[in-house]
Amino acid sequence: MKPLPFLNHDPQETGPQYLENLATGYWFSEVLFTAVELDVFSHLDQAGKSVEEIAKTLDTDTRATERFLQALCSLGLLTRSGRYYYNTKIASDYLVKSKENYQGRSVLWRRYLSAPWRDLKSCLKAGGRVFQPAPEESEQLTDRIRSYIHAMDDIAGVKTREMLPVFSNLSIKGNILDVGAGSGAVSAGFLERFNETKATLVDLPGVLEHAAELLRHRGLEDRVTLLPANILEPWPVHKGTFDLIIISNVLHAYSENEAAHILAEAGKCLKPGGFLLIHDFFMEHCPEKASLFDLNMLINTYNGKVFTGKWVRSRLAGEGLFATGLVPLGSDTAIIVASPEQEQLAGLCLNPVSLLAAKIKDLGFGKVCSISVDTVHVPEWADLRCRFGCGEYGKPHCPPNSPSPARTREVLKDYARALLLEGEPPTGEFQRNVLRAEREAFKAGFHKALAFWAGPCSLCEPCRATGGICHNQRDARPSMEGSGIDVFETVRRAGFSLRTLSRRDDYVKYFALLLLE
Ligand SMILES: C[S@@+](CC[C@H](N)C(=O)[O-])C[C@H]1O[C@@H](n2cnc3c(N)ncnc32)[C@H](O)[C@@H]1O
Repeated sequence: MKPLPFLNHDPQETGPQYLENLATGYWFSEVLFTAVELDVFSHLDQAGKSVEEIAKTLDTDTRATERFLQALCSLGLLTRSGRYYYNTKIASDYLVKSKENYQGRSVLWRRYLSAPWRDLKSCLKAGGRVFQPAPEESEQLTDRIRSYIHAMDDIAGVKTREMLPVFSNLSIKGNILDVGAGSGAVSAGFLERFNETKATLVDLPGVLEHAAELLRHRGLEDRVTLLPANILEPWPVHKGTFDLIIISNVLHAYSENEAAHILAEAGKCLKPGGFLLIHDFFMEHCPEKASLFDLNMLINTYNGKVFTGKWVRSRLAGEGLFATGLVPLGSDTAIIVASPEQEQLAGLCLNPVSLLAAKIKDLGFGKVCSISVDTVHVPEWADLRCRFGCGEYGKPHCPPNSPSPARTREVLKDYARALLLEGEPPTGEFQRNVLRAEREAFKAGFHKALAFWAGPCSLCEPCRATGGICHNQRDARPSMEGSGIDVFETVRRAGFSLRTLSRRDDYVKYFALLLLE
């Protein structure tokens, strides 16, 4: 997932404008919250409306409303044609109440959680949550739980559609255990996909009432058992009897010890060939969002935190389970799937390129992006910049000893997919990391893996080549630019940014291309 434009803290691009954008980030949220609260988008779904019609429907001031609609247009949620305003696709798909993927309740839940953020400084001093919800009448409490569960339902429905393809080669049968099931939307997705399954949903009693209502609505009530229980205590279910255990967006509410207890109980409840599916925020995936979500837990829970995938995997190993690496979803969360039997994991449908990209990012690259090889631009002029303008010309892995533009173009025809890796100096360290990435790719089964890095080879300092012959042929690689690739144009096409340097202290970025398959 690409970072949001206003989260661009690329040192080549930013300055005080970045700080201004961070400082006004809440403007974006407030416009969205208000539009969802007023239900602007449902009113506009059937037909476009003029500002006068909208203001009349919303019972708002016409001139103020016009300014508000203008802001919604600038955020890409509305569009205007003449006098009329219309929903854009994203608003129509996700912010109209009658639509299957409606996200408005989760948007408003985010607003509910925003007030305690003002306590962040106090939380830092206290080392944890300071917000104490006002005492509630039982009706208010029921309404709040209902809003929470409906918000979880909005999110989980979308996330489940991202998770299910991982299981698409399997025919799961038998018993599902959904731990901290919330609305039951994740189980519902699996029940609908795998006909020969039944699910036990474990959650707190007040929550399960609402889950029951939603599951009835989906026609799944006969395949579901609701089990009120506290998952921090021993689980009141038979050990070794579940084919699939789901722990979705639950671990982040707890401390290490509590999360370890939950994972240990799950391990005991799995059948020998069963699967444990963990879905959550993880620090390695979308780190900006994960670390802010972690603060959200500091502020809004007693001891919740976002874990690293590494920690979760090490706990699973401690329970005798084999686990996949972190499998990033297309959005801000990721999954880990575990099983007592390693062979079972081979049946999962994991996208090998995104798994590899996650692993390579862990080696220390700033960004790793999967690209189509068509994105790589090889013009005629690029290697002339090496011939005329670089003191390293003639080194063993620089022009004319590196692939010519024509050869590079031919080689690229053998590939369809590559990874673009962004890093920084020192050059030798970057290049060694690129080699590690190439080795990871080879180990992951990409037998054609071949890297082009940045700059003249700096592996051996000083270079040990004699008579123009390199004695480290095993590790030395050509650079992108030395092989005729226009690095600037290629990385721009891939959605990255790269500027020419104008001052000695400008921030330097390096890019490498790792051809995969
Ligand atoms: C963020 S929601 C996630 C719900 C659902 N798994 C999903 O992905 O949409 C966390 C759920 O865990 C439940 N939960 C948290 N702590 C629990 C506990 N100690 N015992 C039982 N349920 C718990 C909450 O009530 C809530 O429904």
